[in-house]
Amino acid sequence: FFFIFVMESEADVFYRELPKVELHAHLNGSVSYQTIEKLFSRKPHLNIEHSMTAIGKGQRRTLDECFQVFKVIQQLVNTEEDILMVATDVIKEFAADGVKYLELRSTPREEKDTGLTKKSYVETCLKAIQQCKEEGVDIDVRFLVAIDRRNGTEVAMETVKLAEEFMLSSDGLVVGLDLSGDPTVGHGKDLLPALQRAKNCGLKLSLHLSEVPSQLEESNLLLNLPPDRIGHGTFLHPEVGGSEGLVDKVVKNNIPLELCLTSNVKGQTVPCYSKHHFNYWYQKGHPSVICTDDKGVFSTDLSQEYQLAASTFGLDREAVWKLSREAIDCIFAPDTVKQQLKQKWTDLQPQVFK
Ligand SMILES: CNc1ncnc2c1ncn2[C@@H]1O[C@H](COP(=O)(O)O)[C@@H](O)[C@H]1O
Ligand SMILES: [Zn+2]
Repeated sequence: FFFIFVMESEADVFYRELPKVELHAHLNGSVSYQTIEKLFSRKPHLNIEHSMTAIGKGQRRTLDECFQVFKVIQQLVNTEEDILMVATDVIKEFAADGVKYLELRSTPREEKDTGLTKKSYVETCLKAIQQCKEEGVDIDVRFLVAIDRRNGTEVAMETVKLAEEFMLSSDGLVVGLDLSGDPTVGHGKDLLPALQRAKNCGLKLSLHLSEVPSQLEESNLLLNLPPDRIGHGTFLHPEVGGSEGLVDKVVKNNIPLELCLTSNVKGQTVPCYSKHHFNYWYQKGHPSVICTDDKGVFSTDLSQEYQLAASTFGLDREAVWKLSREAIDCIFAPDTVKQQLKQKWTDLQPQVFK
């Protein structure tokens, strides 16, 4: 093994200045090299190295190995203080990368040793959002409560109840629910009652769907809800073992896809950038939003992901602009926020195309 620790390259100025919307970012997967350093110094006894918390340039892991990485990071982030720092840093890093609207998602955890509860976990994430707002960081941040599918039916239902409480009490910060976790563990059918309840109470649903092959039955069940957005959807279309039926459901319900190029290439569910399913959906004119998934773990940022999409699929600057602007229609915050963001894009356009 050899490892490169910092981000290997930086996107061109156009992509960095491009105003962007980030809709698929897992908090603990988004922790930067610099923040990991600070966590190390807080917990020297843990004996963890950078090579265990990020996947550098040219490296790949199996998806299974990626999930080991999350376990290591979660060991490093186990107090309210850690969560506050991590969330604050992640928000500021997205803002510095030109992200104007961010939906951050995270799985509430309890840690008996440190007194962390699922409720205080979410409260601390919201506190970070609030503090950044008070400091005037130029980014609108919302939160999705995540269900880790490996924890099963009961935990899923508890998580929905928690999300519901926060949706009602957080002044619009908690807008929805995410379903994520190792896609090879558990079955979506066991989570349907929880997801249905979430939908009925007004939480928006973003579900990881067909991230790995051979999940036609599960994807079909989950698409019947239907979700408000889809994470990855890598194996939905017929060319990769999905089906026309699944594609039809996605198209008829106009469900946007959150597409994460580097995540899929480094996690080896997609063989190379040029074979990424972005092309399939983009060619169809279907709403497709470029996202990072786990910018820390996969050593990337949203500017780089836009640049990669552009260079791989031959998008000119106008097409890239349209892509970032159309992402606004896919956010979970209300229409008034969409209008504000569109105005922001209009105001920034001359500067970006100077
Ligand atoms: C690579 N593709 C992926 N597929 C599925 N779930 C993923 C994921 N990347 C991240 N997560 C989910 O996000 C958690 C880490 O952030 P939080 O502790 O929630 O903030 C992981 O444990 C996993 O449940
Ligand atoms: Zn994800």
